[in-house]
Amino acid sequence: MAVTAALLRRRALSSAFAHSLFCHDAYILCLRSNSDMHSLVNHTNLRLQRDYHNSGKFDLTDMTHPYMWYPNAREKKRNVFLHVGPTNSGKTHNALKRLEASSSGVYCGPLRLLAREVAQRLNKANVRCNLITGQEREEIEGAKHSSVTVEMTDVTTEYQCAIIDEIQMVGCRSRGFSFTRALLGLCSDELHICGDPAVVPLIQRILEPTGDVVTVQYYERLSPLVPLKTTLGSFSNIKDGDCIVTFSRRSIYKLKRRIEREGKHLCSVVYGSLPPETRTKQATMFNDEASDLNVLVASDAIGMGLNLNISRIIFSTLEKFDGICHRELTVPEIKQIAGRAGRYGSKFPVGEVTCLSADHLPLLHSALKSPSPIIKRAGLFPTFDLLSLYSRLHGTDFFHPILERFLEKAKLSPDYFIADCEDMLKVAAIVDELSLGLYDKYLFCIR
Ligand SMILES: Nc1ncnc2c1ncn2[C@@H]1O[C@H](COP(=O)(O)OP(=O)(O)OP(=O)(O)O)[C@@H](O)[C@H]1O
Repeated sequence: MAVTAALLRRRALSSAFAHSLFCHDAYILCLRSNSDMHSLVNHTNLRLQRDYHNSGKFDLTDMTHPYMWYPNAREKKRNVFLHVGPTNSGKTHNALKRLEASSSGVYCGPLRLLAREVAQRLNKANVRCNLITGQEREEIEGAKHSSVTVEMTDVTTEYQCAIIDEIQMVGCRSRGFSFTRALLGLCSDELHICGDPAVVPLIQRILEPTGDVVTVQYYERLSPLVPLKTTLGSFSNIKDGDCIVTFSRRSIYKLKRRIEREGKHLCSVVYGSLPPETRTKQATMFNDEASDLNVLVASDAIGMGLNLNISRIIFSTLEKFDGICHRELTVPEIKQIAGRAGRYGSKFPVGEVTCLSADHLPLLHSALKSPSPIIKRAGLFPTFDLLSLYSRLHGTDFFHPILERFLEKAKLSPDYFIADCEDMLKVAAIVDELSLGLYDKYLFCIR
C-alpha cells in the first residue's frame, strides 16, 4: 500500500511538474547562456552545431535532417550496395560473402533467429562472430564481427563491412525507425542493404544528402515458386517438407494436433514468442533429415530470410491480427512467407504454395504476381542526445512528458514518419516510476 501511495504521489508530482514546464513553449533555445549544453551539442549533433553557429539558436524538435545525427558515419564516404530482388534470389548470400571476407563487420537483421543463423554461418567459416540480440549476448573472444538484431545496431563502432537485411522494414510503423537509424548511422566503409525493390527510390532519396556512393544490384529468384491451382483438400494430403502457416499460437498447436492425429507426420513449431533456443531447436529439427519432425507449423516468424527445407507453404488463412485489428495480409507479407518454399540449395529445388480454403486462392495468386507497393516513407525516432537535451531544457528526468511533448512538436521531412510510440509511451509511464537515469529509460522504451 505504502509503495503504491508513493508511486501515485510521484506520478502526480511528475504530471504537475510537466504541466508547469510545458505551459510556456520553450523549445527554441539560445545556447549562449548555457555552456554545458553547448559542449554536449558540439559532441553529439552536427545539425544543432550548424544552426547554433549560424544563429545561436536551434530547434531541438526539428527532425528534418536526420542524416546529420550521425557525425561518425558522415565523416565517411560509404560505398552502399543495394541488393534487391524477390525472395530466394541470393541477395543476403552475396552480402554475407563480403562480410566474411572483411576484417571487421556487422550483420543487422530483423529476427533473433536470423541473427543466430548468420553468427553460426560466420563462426563455421572461421570468422569469429558475436551474437547480440535483445535477449542474448554471446561474445566470442577476439571477434571483430557481430550479428545483431537491428535494434541492437552499434552506430559508434567503425566497421569495414556492414549488412542491413530486409530493409523494406524501414516502412514498418513500430520498428522502422531502427532500420533508419542503422541505415543512416552505421559507420562502415561498405554498407550492403538487402531487401525488396519497392524500397529503392526511398533509400536513394534518404542517402542522397549523405555523400555516400550508392550502387543498386537487381536479382532474380534462383529456383521456381509455383502457386498451386488447388487447395490442400484433406489433412491426409500433408507430406514431408510441408509448412502450414497460421498467425496465433492457439491455432499453431491446434493444427499440429490435427496433423499428428492422422498418424503420418510429427510437427515442429516456430512462432515469435517461443524462447530463442527452443525456436532454433525446432527449426533445426525440421531441417534435419534424420529427425522425425518432417512437417512445420509456423507463424510469419518464418517469413524473413530463414533458410528452411520447405517444399510447400500452405496458408491456413490470409488474415492476421496485427496488434490493433484483424486485417488481410499485404502483398509483401504474402510474397515473403510464400518465398520460404523451395529454397535454393535445399532438399526441395521447386517451391509450391497453396492454402486451406478455396476462397483464398484468388488473393494468393494475384499477390504472388503483383509487385510490392512502393515504400514512400521511413520510420524515425529522436536520438537519445536530442531527448536528453530536451529533458535538460525542461529540467526533468521524467521520460513520459518529455517524449509526449517532443513527439507532438516534431517536424519531419516528407520522406519520414514518426514511429508509432503508443507502446513506448506506456513503457515510459512505467519506467518513470522507477529510479532510473534517462538513458536507461530511453533504452527500455526503444528495445
Ligand atoms: N551463389 C550461391 N551459391 C550457393 N548457395 C547460394 C548462392 N546464392 C544463394 N544461395 C543459397 O540460396 C538460399 C537463398 O539465398 P539468400 O538467403 O541469399 O536469398 P535472399 O534473396 O536473401 O532471400 P530472402 O529475401 O528470402 O532472404 C540460401 O540458402 C543461400 O545460401
